[in-house]
Amino acid sequence: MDEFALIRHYFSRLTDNDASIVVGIGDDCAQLRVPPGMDLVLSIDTLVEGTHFLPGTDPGRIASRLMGAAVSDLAAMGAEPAWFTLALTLPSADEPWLAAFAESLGACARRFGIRLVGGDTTRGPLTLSVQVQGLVPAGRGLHRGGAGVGDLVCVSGTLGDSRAGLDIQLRADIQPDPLPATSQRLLQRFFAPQPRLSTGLLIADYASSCIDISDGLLADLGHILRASAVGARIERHQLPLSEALRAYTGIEQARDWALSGGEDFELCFTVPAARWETLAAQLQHHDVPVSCVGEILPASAGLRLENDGAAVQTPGLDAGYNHFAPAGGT
Ligand SMILES: Nc1ncnc2c1ncn2[C@@H]1O[C@H](COP(=O)(O)OP(=O)(O)O)[C@@H](O)[C@H]1O
Ligand SMILES: Cc1ncc(C[n+]2csc(CCOP(=O)(O)OP(=O)(O)O)c2C)c(N)n1
Ligand SMILES: [Mg+2]
Repeated sequence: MDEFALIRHYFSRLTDNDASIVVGIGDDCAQLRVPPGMDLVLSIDTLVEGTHFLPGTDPGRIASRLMGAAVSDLAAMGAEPAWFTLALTLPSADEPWLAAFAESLGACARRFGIRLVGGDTTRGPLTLSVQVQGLVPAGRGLHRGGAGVGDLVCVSGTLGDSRAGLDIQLRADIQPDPLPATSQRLLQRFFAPQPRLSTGLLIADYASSCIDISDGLLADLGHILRASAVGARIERHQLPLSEALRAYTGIEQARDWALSGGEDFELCFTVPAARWETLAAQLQHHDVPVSCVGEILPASAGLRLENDGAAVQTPGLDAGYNHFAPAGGT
């Protein structure tokens, strides 16, 4: 199957026609209509075999990990998903692989309400990029730079599960067979991140800053602190942990993974204390749990990790996953 037949067969048909798509797949560019009164937000994410997933990973799982992570950046901006483009670098045109990948990609796209409008296909080591585009009311959106002293630090969902899902894969040879349901859930958390789109929209009128957690809570909160020129304290005991994570590993390891495991694709956001009560009332009817895990402090405090109010560590703003860390990534 040649390059253009591949695009036509697996990808052109994933997209449905929509009035906002003036020109979709098949021309030099996609041409898209941004509604009046809205701003376009966009972001790109790449997955590389060996860096983001192990060789031999199921193609459907690669697609859900790719889409979940990419759309999560839209959630973190309080944006509504609109369109995406897909860049594929494939070692070969493996049809069963492509069929499974495209089916899962299409299912995620429908679930997240985002339409494929173009891409690029090349031969080479397995690498996949998704560029997402979304809409926010003009001049609005959630940013990293607005946290103020006294704001609460909140997170959606539970943290650390995805790191456990990676651990299960890295130690595949010592896992019980069949894998317990709790471990299956942790693998799902790694392979099928759920972008917190509805949470992002709900908090958009309340939060002073927001980021999605890809490199780990400490690392990503560090980006908020730097952009906002503030510090923070995080309460280790308050970290939201799933039953599945606690069943898989000890509580202290679970907390370490919640702090710096990464790839949670949950939202970390700050809320001015005066707005919290109103937001908390709204969150009671929301289907994603939200936990308060700390407080914004003056910049001089740095990032403090506490256990029941006692400082246990000042991890620094650079803790977490880094592709070019001196030791080759933590
Ligand atoms: N090669 C690059 N060229 C320009 N901007 C980049 C590049 N790589 C990353 N960025 C920008 O740097 C910021 C941080 O990137 P990253 O940590 O990857 O964000 P995220 O965790 O949201 O994917 C983002 O605004 C991103 O757009
Ligand atoms: C085989 C394998 N080893 C290690 C990891 C862990 N890991 C890889 S990248 C990453 C951080 C998130 O990826 P990145 O490309 O930095 O996402 P972004 O911050 O751009 O959203 C983590 C924790 C993994 N997912 N798979
Ligand atoms: Mg990135």
